Amino acid sequence: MTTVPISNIRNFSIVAHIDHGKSTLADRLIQMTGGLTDREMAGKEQVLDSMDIERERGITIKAQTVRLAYRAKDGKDYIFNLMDTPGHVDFAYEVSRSLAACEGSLLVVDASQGVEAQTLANVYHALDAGHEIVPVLNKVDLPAAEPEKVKQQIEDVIGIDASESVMISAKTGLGVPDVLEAIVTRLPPPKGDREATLKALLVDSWYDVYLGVVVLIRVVDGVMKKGSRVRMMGTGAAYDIERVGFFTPKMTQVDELGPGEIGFITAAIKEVADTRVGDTITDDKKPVTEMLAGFKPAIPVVFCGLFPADADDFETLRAAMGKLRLNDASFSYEMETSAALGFGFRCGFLGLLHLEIIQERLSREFDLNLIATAPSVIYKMSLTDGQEISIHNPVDMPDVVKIAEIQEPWIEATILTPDEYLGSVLKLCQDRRGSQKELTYVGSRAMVKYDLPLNEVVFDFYDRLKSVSKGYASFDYHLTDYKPADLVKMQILVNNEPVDALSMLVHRTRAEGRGRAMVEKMKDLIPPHMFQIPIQAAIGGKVIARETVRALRKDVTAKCYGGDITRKRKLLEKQKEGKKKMRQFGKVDIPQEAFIAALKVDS
Ligand SMILES: Nc1nc2c(ncn2[C@@H]2O[C@H](COP(=O)(O)OP(=O)(O)OP(=O)(O)O)[C@@H](O)[C@H]2O)c(=O)[nH]1
Repeated sequence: MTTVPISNIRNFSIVAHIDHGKSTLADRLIQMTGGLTDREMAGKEQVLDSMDIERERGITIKAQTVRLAYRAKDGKDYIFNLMDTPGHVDFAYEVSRSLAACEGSLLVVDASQGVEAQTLANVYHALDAGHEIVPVLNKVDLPAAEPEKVKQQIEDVIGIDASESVMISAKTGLGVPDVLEAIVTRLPPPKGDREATLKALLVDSWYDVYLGVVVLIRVVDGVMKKGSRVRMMGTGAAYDIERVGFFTPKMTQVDELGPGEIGFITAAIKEVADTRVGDTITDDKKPVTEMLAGFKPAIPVVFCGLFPADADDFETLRAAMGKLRLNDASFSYEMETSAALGFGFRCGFLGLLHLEIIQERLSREFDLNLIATAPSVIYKMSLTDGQEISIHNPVDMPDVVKIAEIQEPWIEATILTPDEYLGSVLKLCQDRRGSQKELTYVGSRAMVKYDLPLNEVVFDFYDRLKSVSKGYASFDYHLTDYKPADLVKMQILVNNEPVDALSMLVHRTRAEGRGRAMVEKMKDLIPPHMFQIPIQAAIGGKVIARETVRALRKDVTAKCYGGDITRKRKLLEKQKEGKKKMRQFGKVDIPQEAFIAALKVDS
């Protein structure tokens, strides 16, 4: 690949709401600049989404970068570095990280859908990063496309000039050449000094089975050379650079990367955890004095316990978690024991989607059957003895008499919905203790801002929102602050024994409803035993809801009249099989589904 002067480099991201066509456009750009042959593209839907789950769910998780070579209409050769960014709210920190390495963004908006919650969130991130923005209206091939209306929306809501939006169909390829030209003519080149000391931004890092830890960098000043010795300023560690290169998306090695360039390096770095995203990489012998502005670290906000359904799988689970963590530093876990569920892990996630993805990968890639406990957020507690503590596991909650005050995290949510579902959306927010801040209109869609307790959102808010709006509402949120809350610890007692895995902190006013729903669900799912089993929801010593599983003697062989012994044995075997999926708790067997179902109730 040719080298070009810095004025012919363009570094950009594509920002969009989920499903507006970011990955499809990225693939088109790769294809049209010859990054991959048609044969390589075929059968490879969405080259940038590298993980299976990303592909299946159609969402981009890990930011990836490709270098494209483009000869523009002015006859000059350009290098494009395209950074793909995740579209989901849980991964907002990865978006801002990628944006810091670029000078411009293509803002992709589905011309049949218009501006959505994450269109706004992401474009604001891009504006914050000082980006030049080129609006691109996608899916103009659809009969429902209304590009003129959407242009107006972009101007009204985002406040940027949309008169020269590029109209495209990423699917058919229509208009995509205009996007390539717009990148050249409307986005600025990077700035940097080749003669200065090396200064590079550590954008991302991941583990590769063949290469070990791969570090994605953006060179700001100086030159990153193969064989040189560099220092990571944040961690203080020094390394000899083994490989330098970029992805086209195929890996291509070069001797050096100059200012303005984006690419990867490898060195004898053992673990992803040894690298700090946002760190400044410099010359080990003559380091620069000032570090680059880093990024906000990704902090887990949602926690839950994950336990193997079969206790024998604990070691497999431990190994699997270690593997996932190699490539996902934002996922954290520590060992936990539960009286009901045995050995497992308490895990931290960036959000609910992140939780679902990890859970799914564990079951799919590692063939693990898991039980997840109720998701929880981080609560701050002031104790009567003056101590301040943070807890994210209801099991750790101190005795109520020792607690002076509990505070819970709040978010500001932005929801866009077609008018006809507005009533249901407002009701949902209101039911979740929300307080409305703003209600405006974006074209024919209503945009509401709500303050909501995160605790109410982690349960099933997103699912509910999708269901009350038939999938049309979009949602984005960010954490705002902590506020005092009247929270209580609710326990579920089975046969008079508390089941720790089902404990949760709930708002006092919502405890009874949730408790009732949980015991009702459990009653239907716990099979009758030879004795009667009370199932209760309780706060402290006070029972707030109760159901009873009737006693029954379940003799599966009764029908066999003592005749055929092999048949009898078969039935007993079958019953034993069924038992394996149960958790013995005291004298009671609780089936796995009961745990899952109990936590899924919506009150
Ligand atoms: N009709 C039509 N469909 C398109 C067009 N571009 C993309 N799509 C379809 O829209 C869906 C979403 O496209 P993606 O490229 O996966 O969307 P994305 O924005 O990358 O989504 P995330 O990776 O989840 O952020 C896919 O089914 C595409 O085939 C287009 O121009 N016209």
